[in-house]
Amino acid sequence: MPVEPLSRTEIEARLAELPGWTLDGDRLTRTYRLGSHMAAAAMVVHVARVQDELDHHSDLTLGYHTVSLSVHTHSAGGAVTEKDLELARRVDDLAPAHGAH
Ligand SMILES: C[C@H](O)[C@H](O)[C@H]1CNC2=NC(N)=NC(=O)C2=N1
Repeated sequence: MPVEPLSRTEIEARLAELPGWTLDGDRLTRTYRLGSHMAAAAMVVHVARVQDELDHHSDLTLGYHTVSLSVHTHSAGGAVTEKDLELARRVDDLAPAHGAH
């Protein structure tokens, strides 16, 4: 399925539904904070599973009580697409179960 780059205006409008996510250059980014290192590591594994399910893989970083994502679409020349917004929404959906905010 070809994915088209979204305009900056479209991305900013859609980000209203994804509080905490920001457009940083041509990537969607968010850092979640968690209560412990192992809670953060478990969330990384969960996100990795969703990335495989969607066949869409962001940069995913385990920090000190943090999980950070940086999302764009390689096959659209590195632009932000619908697939990035879908991944962001799926990660937001699973975050509360990990105590992430
Ligand atoms: C063959 C496979 O569908 C592609 O390589 C997928 C995998 N995951 C991907 N992830 C991201 N972020 N961008 C892509 O263009 C992409 N392409």
